[in-house]
Amino acid sequence: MQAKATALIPVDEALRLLLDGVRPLDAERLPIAECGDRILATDIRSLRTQPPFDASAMDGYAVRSADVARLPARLRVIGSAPAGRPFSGAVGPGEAVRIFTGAPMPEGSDCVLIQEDAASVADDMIEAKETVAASRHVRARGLDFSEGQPLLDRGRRLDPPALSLAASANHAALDVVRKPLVAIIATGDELLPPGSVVGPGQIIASNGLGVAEIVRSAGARVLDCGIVADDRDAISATLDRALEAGADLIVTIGGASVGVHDLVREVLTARGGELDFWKIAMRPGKPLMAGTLGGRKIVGLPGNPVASLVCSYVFLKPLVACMAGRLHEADLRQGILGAPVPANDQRQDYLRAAIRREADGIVATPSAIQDSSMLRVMADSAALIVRAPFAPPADAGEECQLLMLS
Ligand SMILES: Nc1nc2c(c(=O)[nH]1)N[C@H]1C(S)=C(S)[C@@H](COP(=O)(O)OP(=O)(O)OC[C@H]3O[C@@H](n4cnc5c(N)ncnc54)[C@H](O)[C@@H]3O)O[C@H]1N2
Ligand code: MOO
Repeated sequence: MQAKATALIPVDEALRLLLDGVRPLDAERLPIAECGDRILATDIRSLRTQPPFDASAMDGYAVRSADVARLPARLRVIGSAPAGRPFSGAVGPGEAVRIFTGAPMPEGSDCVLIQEDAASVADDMIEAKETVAASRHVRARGLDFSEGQPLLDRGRRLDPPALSLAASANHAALDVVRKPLVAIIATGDELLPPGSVVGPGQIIASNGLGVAEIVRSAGARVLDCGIVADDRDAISATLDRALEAGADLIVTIGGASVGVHDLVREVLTARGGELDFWKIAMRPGKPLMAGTLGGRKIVGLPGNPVASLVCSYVFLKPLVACMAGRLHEADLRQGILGAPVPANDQRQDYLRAAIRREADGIVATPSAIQDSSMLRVMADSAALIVRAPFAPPADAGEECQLLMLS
């Protein structure tokens, strides 16, 4: 297949093409203890009623409200009801049962006299120091939820409260959206893993680590396919390895541009893959490509370190989030320029910027050098100033759009 178009594509258009038709992956059933932070694939209902009985909300005495409506009131203690061991008898007039938080209210009682308001006057006698109204300190059966009640909707992230609620409703396992497996392949003869002895012309492969973290933050599992030489057969074999491992998305890094060693696109198309787009009107990140191979999505990130990170924030994060069933909204905010910026050309610019929060807003100061190889500048930037194509020059103090990084 040939590229459908090689003209520079606007960022929004490329994002639309990339996300078109992408749906959350299929479901997998997992023990509830492994479901934290996963996305529910089905609606769930309660399998039980909570609390399953009228329960005491306090430590004290289960009594009849009529007996403690007027003071003084003396009551005979006829037994005890700790949580988990219900009192089997009934509370009659003038009687009380020692009760603890969470225990079922004994038959006949309708309120709890808290122990702070009871004085012991004999071995089995208490005196109420306060009156108590009916239902006081009693949690009615089903106060929280009832059996069969809808509890959580499909698409809900199993955050800590949702997870505890599902457990309380007696679900031992849940159907959750499968995590996309993202294979990451770094290409380049010059690359060595961190910690290597670096020879002439060689550098350390750094991009894959940052890209992996970005896709993980969007809900992916990562398959690190390591470093592959600028060699058609080696790239092709690694793509096979990723496909065989069941990758839902393959991400290549480097080799996306026009050089004779930039082979990813060539290998993809030679293998019958489909190239959906290549070359975006953005800086950094122009040579980004996307397509499909063997029914899986493939995204080719540009090799320049900042370009591969910016493209991951702008494109991979929403793509992976969509596959993982997660809501994704870019954290776009309005900021104030901390320094002037020149007129922009046809590429949407993502300027690395340090930010400072002031009374009138977030002040973003772009780095004086914006070279797409500079990771140190990127690491010092909490936001990217997004400059639309052909934006006119702007002065310090003017408004700007910020893409917050995290
Ligand atoms: N004649 C042209 N040359 C270039 C163009 C162009 O349009 N015409 N585009 C430039 C742009 S923009 C970018 S971005 C780069 C991207 O090119 P590639 O995707 O082919 O990347 P490489 O050439 O493989 O590498 C570029 C640069 O990045 C380093 N690199 C690559 N992978 C990694 C990695 N995993 N970790 C760290 N660093 C990596 C590599 O050593 C190079 O220094 O092309 C421009 N050229
Ligand atoms: O746009 Mo490249 O992506 O200059 O680094």
